[in-house]
Amino acid sequence: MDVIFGRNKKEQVEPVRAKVRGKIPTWLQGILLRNGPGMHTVGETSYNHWFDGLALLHSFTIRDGEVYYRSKYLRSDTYNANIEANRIVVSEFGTMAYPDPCKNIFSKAFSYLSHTIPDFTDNCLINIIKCGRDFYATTETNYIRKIDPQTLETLEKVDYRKYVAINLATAHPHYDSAGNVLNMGTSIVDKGKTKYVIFKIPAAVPDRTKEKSPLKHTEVLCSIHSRSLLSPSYYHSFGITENYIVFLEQPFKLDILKLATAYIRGVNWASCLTFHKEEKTHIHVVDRRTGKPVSTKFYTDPMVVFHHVNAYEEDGCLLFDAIAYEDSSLYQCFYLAHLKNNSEENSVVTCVSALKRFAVPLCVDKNAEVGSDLVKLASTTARALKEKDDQVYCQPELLCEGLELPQINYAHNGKRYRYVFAAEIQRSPIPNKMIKYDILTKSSLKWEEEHYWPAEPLFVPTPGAKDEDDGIILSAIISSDPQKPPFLLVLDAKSFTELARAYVDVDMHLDLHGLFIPDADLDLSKRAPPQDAQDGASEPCVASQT
Ligand SMILES: CC1=C(/C=C/C(C)=C/C=C/C(C)=C/C=O)C(C)(C)CCC1
Ligand SMILES: [Fe+2]
Repeated sequence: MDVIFGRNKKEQVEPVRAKVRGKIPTWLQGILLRNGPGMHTVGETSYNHWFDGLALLHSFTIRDGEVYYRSKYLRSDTYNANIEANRIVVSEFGTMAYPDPCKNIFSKAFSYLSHTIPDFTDNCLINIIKCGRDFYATTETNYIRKIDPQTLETLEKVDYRKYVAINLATAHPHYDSAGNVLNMGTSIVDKGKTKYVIFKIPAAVPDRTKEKSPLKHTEVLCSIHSRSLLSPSYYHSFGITENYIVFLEQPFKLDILKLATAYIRGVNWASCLTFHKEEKTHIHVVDRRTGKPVSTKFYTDPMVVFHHVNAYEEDGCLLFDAIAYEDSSLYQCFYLAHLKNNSEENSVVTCVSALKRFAVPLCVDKNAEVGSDLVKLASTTARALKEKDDQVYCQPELLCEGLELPQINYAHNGKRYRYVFAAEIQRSPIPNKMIKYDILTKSSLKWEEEHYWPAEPLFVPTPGAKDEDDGIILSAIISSDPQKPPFLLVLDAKSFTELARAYVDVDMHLDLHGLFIPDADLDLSKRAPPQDAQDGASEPCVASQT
């Protein structure tokens, strides 16, 4: 695993032409732009957790059947400060950083103590989001970094707090049909309140306003009071349907007092997250039209969800699919020490991921009998049991185990859908297969190749597609065998069979999330890469693979 996780990856600043085998559909023109941790040590210091690594952006520019690869570290303030000091000087999720020992540690401690919430990192390593015609690298703090999607240059540092009162925000926003960004964040102990804030950043600004930045037109759709002032829920994503937003206030909580004193206690922020297995998961449903939460109190068993898959409305019910865990141990799995000594053979995942479907009745009959199941849908065995005092206990249907990094045909986001594309994690938390799961038939198609590790599969629809799975799947596949170069894999999404692969003999990292930018969304006046890009891959001896 070390080859995948522990080693720093070199950036490939100049585009290299990949060695394409097979045929890339001619309609596929654009840039697959992805983000993930690429540098795990600085000087003599090392990060503890995979989610701490310095953000390494990489892109596959796909044009006329050719693929050009490039990668570049995000030049965040964190990156610059670390490189300048040649040591880790900014704290991350799993690593608390201390100033140079000879400097007065207490002055720094005092600055930490002087406000409850530390000034967080801008090491935006998790995802890439599209805001209007701009692209940003994101993590889960209040900072996002604007980037040039073609050159991978780092541009402005943006602080959400200037536009909306939040201290944290997810790296997984949604987009509505007009391209507006819908995201969620947590406002911690602001004016004595801790709230979950759902906000919208418009795709386009009204043309007569002088304020050109969409961020300046951010508006709050809804705020939900946290059940606890000092330990709000941690969440990584949320769901939306045509008319609703679904938010899980799960008992995986961020202890703010621990967070505020972590620095002087010498612990990391991850240790301020605690799973309370004796507490419920509260399901909040907010009407997008009014910004008002529905009044019924829905809840389900304690669980930890990172990735929502999709949600939609059917016959007065809100159905949502999410990948749920029995506890928070997945985050423990990604400590680098744990990953390194977990060789390919004997690693065991303590927590199994379960794709579960929940059904939430949108209009609850107050006179319904206590104990009765309010879900009357033939399409799912999920239940919603009426309890006294206006509570409804939701019991999910288990669809499939072992999926993570789920993706769908986003044109079906918020609507009834059938296919989930995901990475499959079995014995180890590292994906070794890709899977297409058919919710209707409960069957799946898989892709795997020995010594190769797929990243999140991204679905790109065929122009003018009729069927939900008319399109292709893109995934950056890295290898744990130095003789086997990494490649961009292009699968036909219907048959889940390989159309092409583009080998790039570079030091590629396993990425987390990203997006595909069709040429139409790019300012091609700055067309990259130059046609004279150097060749980047000698095709491996494929005899053994044919
Ligand atoms: C720095 C920092 C955080 C970072 C969290 C991160 C980096 C989470 C990454 C999660 C991923 C990558 C999940 C993948 O499915 C917190 C805990 C929000 C709050 C304290 C400051
Ligand atoms: Fe994620």
